[in-house]
Amino acid sequence: MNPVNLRDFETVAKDKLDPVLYDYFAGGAQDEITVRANEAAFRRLSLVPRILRGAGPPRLDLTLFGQPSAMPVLLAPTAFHRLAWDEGEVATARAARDADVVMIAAMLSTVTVEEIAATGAKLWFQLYLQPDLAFTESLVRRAAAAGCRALVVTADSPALGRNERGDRNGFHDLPPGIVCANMGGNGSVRQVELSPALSWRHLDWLREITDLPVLVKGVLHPADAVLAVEHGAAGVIVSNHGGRQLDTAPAAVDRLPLIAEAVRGRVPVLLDGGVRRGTDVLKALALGATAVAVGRPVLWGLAASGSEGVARVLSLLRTELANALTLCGAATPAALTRDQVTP
Ligand SMILES: Cc1cc2nc3c(=O)[nH]c(=O)nc-3n(C[C@H](O)[C@H](O)[C@H](O)COP(=O)(O)O)c2cc1C
Ligand SMILES: CCCCCCC(=O)C(=O)O
Repeated sequence: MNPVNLRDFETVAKDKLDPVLYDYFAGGAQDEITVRANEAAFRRLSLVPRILRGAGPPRLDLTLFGQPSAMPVLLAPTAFHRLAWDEGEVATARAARDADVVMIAAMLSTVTVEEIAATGAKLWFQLYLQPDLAFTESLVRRAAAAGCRALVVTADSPALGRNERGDRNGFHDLPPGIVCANMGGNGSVRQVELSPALSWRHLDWLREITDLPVLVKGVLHPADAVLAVEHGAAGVIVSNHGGRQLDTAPAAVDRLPLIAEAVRGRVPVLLDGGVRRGTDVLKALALGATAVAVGRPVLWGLAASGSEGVARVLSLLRTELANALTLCGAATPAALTRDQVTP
């Protein structure tokens, strides 16, 4: 099949991947209600075009924390890329570099952050704050030294969501030869600690030990968005972890207007979860997001054909986004208005 959209890439990837690994990537928590809700919520929203505005050709570029990006789309942090393609995150990063977009490198990458950075891609670094703060600090220093320009603290994971596909498949560990390359020791996933003891105090600590902008990922409640800003977050990412943590959590895009309103423009609001079309990107931008991030589609591109597949996923999304923007009568995402999205 010649994939012509992001959903086609899932079909291609599903054919290629070991079904256990496909389940790991595609799956979510428990009944996967939130996984489905993320995409369904975008489908329920309509875009209202404006006409005869003489908008001219679309411009998608923006600057985020001093980093120019060709479009308001980032690669969401996803773990374990070597499960999809032997070169792992290095292949993903090459495509991000060539598309001139930011890749949020996952702490649980299967090649080191230094190897990812050596591709020349624009990187941010995602952190699961480890209760061993000395270790966390060493990771932050490594990410900064490698050239990561922001930190993304995943705050929706005080424990791991209950993934029943993984339980059914008995998939609870990485296969031999694939490791959490940043973790030191034997690189086993079992040494990663998700801790319910983490609190805003840890965010304060993180801000003291680094000058990098810190974004909080996994915000669904407006009060938490306000707390994040009060604790010095440079941005918030509205996200339910692609439906992999708390099942029945609301769709990310449904929470976006509330959160954008609470943040009141003080910091950028990003969103991930269910973005599969250029029109989805536009809807999120019109509802107050500065940019969106995509998770699974990047993995499908990677599994389909490595760097080339990820490049194609990003290019399709860019083409769709430019087309949708023009059809909405806007030259830039900023020219879209809130009333152009309706339930
Ligand atoms: C296979 C997989 C692994 C993920 N690993 C991480 C991770 O290590 N850290 C993290 O913050 N989020 C992780 N996520 C969540 C993504 O960052 C993102 O929130 C989610 O994939 C967005 O939804 P989408 O897949 O519908 O685009 C992962 C998601 C998937 C599908
Ligand atoms: C105990 C470590 C689990 C990491 C899971 C990575 C992730 O965020 C995801 O699969 O989702």
